[in-house]
This record gives sequence, C-alpha cells and structure tokens, in this order.
Amino acid sequence: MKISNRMLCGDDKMNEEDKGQESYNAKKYRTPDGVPADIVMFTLTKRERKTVTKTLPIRELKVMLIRRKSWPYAGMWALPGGFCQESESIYGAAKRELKEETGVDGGHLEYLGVYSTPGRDPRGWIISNAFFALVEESALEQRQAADDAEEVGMFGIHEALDQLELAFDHREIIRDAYVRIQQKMLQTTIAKQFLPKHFTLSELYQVIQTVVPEFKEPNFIRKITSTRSRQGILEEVRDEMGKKLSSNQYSQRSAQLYMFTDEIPLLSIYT
Ligand SMILES: Nc1ncnc2c1ncn2[C@@H]1O[C@H](COP(=O)(O)OP(=O)(O)OC[C@H]2O[C@@H](O)[C@H](O)[C@@H]2O)[C@@H](O)[C@H]1O
Repeated sequence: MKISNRMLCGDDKMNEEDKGQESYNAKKYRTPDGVPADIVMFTLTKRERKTVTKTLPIRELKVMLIRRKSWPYAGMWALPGGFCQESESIYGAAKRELKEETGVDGGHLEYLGVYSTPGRDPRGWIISNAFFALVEESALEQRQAADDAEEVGMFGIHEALDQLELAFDHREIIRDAYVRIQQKMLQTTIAKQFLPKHFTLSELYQVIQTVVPEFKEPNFIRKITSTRSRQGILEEVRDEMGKKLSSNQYSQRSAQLYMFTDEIPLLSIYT
C-alpha cells in the first residue's frame, strides 16, 4: 500500500482542503466593482465675538466636502473618500484618506456603517463603508488653503443637509453621522475632541449644545460636579502646589478649569 505524506500526518482533511482550493474559481461569481471608504469629517469652528464684555466664542458644527470634478455627479459636493486597495483593510483605507485629506494621522476616526443600496453609484456595484472623524478646525483650514486644484468647502451641518446638492447617497451618510455624533455627545466624552485640554464648564456646555441644540440642562454645573454617575469623568485642574486653576478668558469672573479623566462611564437610560 502506498502511503502519502499527508496520510502519514493523519490529515485527510487537508486533502479535501487542497481539492477545494484547486477547484474554486472566484471569477465564476459576480463581485462588487469597488469598495470605497467615505469619511464625514466634522469640526467645531470657533470665532471670537466682537463684544466689549467677555463672552463665549461662536461655535458651529461643520463638515468638510469636496466638489467633484468628473463623472459621476460632476460639479456636486461630495464626502472625501476613495477606493480601498486590495492590500489594505477598509479601516486602513479610511485612515489613509483622512491623512491624505487633512494631514491628520490618528485622531478620532470611527466606523459609521455600510451603504450598499443597489444603484447608489452609477459606475456599478459599489459598496461604500462610511466613517466619521472629528478633526481640529486648523487641520481642515490648512487643507482648504493647500489645494488649488480641488474645491474644498466647510459647511454648517444644516446647510450641507438642507441646501446643497450632494453626490451619491452622501446626504443619507451625513444625516446618519449627525445622528451618531449627537448620540455620542450626550452619552460619551467625545466633547473632549472639541475642547482644549483645560476648559470651563460653560465651554463644555456650549460644545454639547452646539452639536445637540435641544440639550438644555439648567442645573448642568451642579449635576456634572455632584451627580454620582457623572463623578470621575472630569477633574479640577490644579497647579503643582495643588491650587485650583481658573480662567477669565470668556467671563468677567474667573471660572474653575476642568479636564477630562480617562474614565469611561457606563451610563444607562434607566437611571
Ligand atoms: N471601481 C473602482 N475600483 C477601484 N478603484 C477605482 C474604481 N474606479 C476608479 N478607481 C480609481 O479611483 C480613482 C478615483 O478615485 P476618487 O476620485 O477618490 O474616487 P471617486 O470617484 O470619488 O469614488 C469614490 C466615491 O464613490 C462612491 O461610491 C463613494 O461614496 C465615494 O465617495 C480613479 O482615478 C481610479 O484610479
């Protein structure tokens, strides 16, 4: 009896594997024509008010869009995005796009969802994976200034959603990203992406309200500093001597400065 090496290894299953591999032909099947990654790049712009009395700056939630130069949807505004290459993961493609578009390496980049409605891209069966990123205003401004060839725009979220003609299903993607960032603003500490390391509670409240205008909490300061479930996410900023630090940048009276800790609270809608 002839004994093959495989049998000596006692691995009949491997034989089956080899046979399967030999007879499999991926080309027999219709597969997608492309798998791009799109990124909703949010930033919170900050403009100082021209008032005599010190007051908080004007903040606005904006998204970065690029005007398409060629078919399909030539001339329309679209999300920055591009095709995933065979050698990279979808997340890797999104990271690459973010770096190419803004120069930002790292930062908050998060998966949003898959967009695959048949016909969403007239070029063929093209399934997009969407992400959202929270980017500093300065990075997007630099991007805007750097590129003469491409028209890059920063639009208020409502202007983008209600007034612009957008390519592909990008309105749907931006709307979903807006809902997601609003949820996250109320349920997580992502506000820290839009604040300096040290900030006052009035600034934090303003950042939350800029993203979620419906958010109204008259007892915000008392609650955030005393409610048990909130304790631990913020801490007072102190100097080396342990003295509390405050700022009067945006108010007549000095206000205590705070910073986020690394604590991630487990919140419940039931408590
Ligand atoms: N089907 C494809 N698969 C892979 N690469 C492709 C494909 N078609 C074109 N390309 C390459 O990608 C380049 C175009 O790149 P971008 O301009 O970044 O891509 P864009 O036309 O914007 O397509 C991405 C957009 O498609 C939408 O489905 C999606 O929402 C995303 O915004 C072309 O120069 C070409 O080299």
